[in-house]
Amino acid sequence: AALPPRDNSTGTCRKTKVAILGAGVAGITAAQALSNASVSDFVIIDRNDYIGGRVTHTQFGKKADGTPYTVELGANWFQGLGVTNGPENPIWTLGKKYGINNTYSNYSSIISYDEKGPSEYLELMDKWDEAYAVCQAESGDILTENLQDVSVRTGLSLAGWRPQKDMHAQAVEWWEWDFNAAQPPESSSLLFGVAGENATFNYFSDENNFVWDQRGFNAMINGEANEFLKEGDDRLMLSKKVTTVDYSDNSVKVQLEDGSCIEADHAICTFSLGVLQNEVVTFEPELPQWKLEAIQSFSMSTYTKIFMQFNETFWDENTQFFLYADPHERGRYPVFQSLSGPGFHEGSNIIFVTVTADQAYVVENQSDEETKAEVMEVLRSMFPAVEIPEPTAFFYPRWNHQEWAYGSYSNWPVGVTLERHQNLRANVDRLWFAGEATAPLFFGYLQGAWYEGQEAGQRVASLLGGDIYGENSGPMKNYEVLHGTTFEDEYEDENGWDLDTFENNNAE
Ligand SMILES: Cc1cc2nc3c(=O)[nH]c(=O)nc-3n(C[C@H](O)[C@H](O)[C@H](O)COP(=O)(O)OP(=O)(O)OC[C@H]3O[C@@H](n4cnc5c(N)ncnc54)[C@H](O)[C@@H]3O)c2cc1C
Repeated sequence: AALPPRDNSTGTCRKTKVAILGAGVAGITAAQALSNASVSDFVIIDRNDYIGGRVTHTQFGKKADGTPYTVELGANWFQGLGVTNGPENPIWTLGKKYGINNTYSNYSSIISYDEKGPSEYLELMDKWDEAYAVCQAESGDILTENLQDVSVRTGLSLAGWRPQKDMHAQAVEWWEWDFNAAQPPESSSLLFGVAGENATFNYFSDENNFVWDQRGFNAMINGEANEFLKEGDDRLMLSKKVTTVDYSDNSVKVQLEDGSCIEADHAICTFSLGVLQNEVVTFEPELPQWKLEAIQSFSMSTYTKIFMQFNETFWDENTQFFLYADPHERGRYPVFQSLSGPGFHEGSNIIFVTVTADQAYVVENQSDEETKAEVMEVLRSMFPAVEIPEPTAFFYPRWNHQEWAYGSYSNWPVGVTLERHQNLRANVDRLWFAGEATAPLFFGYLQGAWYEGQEAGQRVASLLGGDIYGENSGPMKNYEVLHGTTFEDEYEDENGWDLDTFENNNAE
């Protein structure tokens, strides 16, 4: 049972060595790393009433026996599994350990459509593949030769991929890039966007396995937590919202909304980038400029799955994906994914469509009825020969409205450097940061949260005198000042800089 709230005004907070803020993947791996280093005096605090954070599910629709299906609202795939006798994605290792039900996502199992019905344009994928291979080489050159970063859009254009007003090519591009990054190529760094894809899909493997486990994907995170938490363990504090984090170089005080507080030697904050950007939690003193700049430099994408159940499967039940090219708007209800076929919720008549970025913001601000009407119109144009009934169940989450997440996962914008990213990771005194967004190689993925939580836990454990972990010991590096590449004397005529922008001729 949770300890009774303490009266903060008398200065009596619950004392612990490490306060872990957030019970998502990063929070749980941080706690596990502490436990493994024999540091058992910690608490894990989360405002939600479950373990898993952005690994979360809901009950949806009905089976023949009237009971609902479990569908994942957040993370849904094991992305990049591993190679025999080579590195394995730790998330995949956990999936196998807990027997999480999943099925290989066959990205070749796809039919293309436009507003007039089925339309054959998948051959454009070969052209995309050629251009993307050029981007991969270019990303490698930027990294190894220390060249200036460009956007994925720039890289693709230089490689000859210019979809412009060809809406079929736009649909293919969305499928190939936005479906994963949840942001368009112009918002993504070529260097880090491509390197990140390589880290997951080349270093591990290019497989994506889709989870349809009825216990929920987070069963494995619960399983891991139960390895070091006892039943009813009072170190797990769920349904507790952190409002203020008061940090210094010798302790951290965490204030909770219910008036209670926790005093710790260290705190590990695993809140999402969206939470940090929107200042839901107050840090005292204010975080230093290098940290604030890092937080506001990265972007939080939104990835929204809109679930529908029908009383029949009117689409091809052996196909996994249905790509739709809207005639006017790129990314408008672009990919429908069937859960009714073999290997998924077979015979469920469930299909869902994913929207990201701007289109996700639009649907998240619409009523269910408005969105349902739009999706139905699209489906009816894709399947003109079918009399499509109204769905019997309809649901979607609103990630960008969730105060505990403010979006789905992070993306690396063009021109933001590795040093800036390190500033996102680095601790400020005894306040540590970990999570999906702090992962330089695996940002956006579960494995990113896993590695970062573990590293923060190990570093804190090393400072507390726990079993020491090689290089993951002690404080993290940070960069107080990040310089640009242009010196003041280069702002001159030869570079077309022929007026003084500090001069104000318009002043009163
Ligand atoms: C729609 C969607 C689809 C995705 N698809 C995939 C996928 O297929 N494969 C993949 O690998 N990854 C996917 N991801 C990414 C993956 O879910 C994340 O990388 C990972 O779950 C992040 O874990 P985390 O521990 O860093 O953060 P979180 O899971 O966000 O954990 C942080 C915790 O902090 C808590 N918190 C926030 N504010 C407060 C507060 N004030 N007080 C107390 N607690 C607070 C939150 O409740 C949360 O539980 C997806 C994410 C989303 C949203």
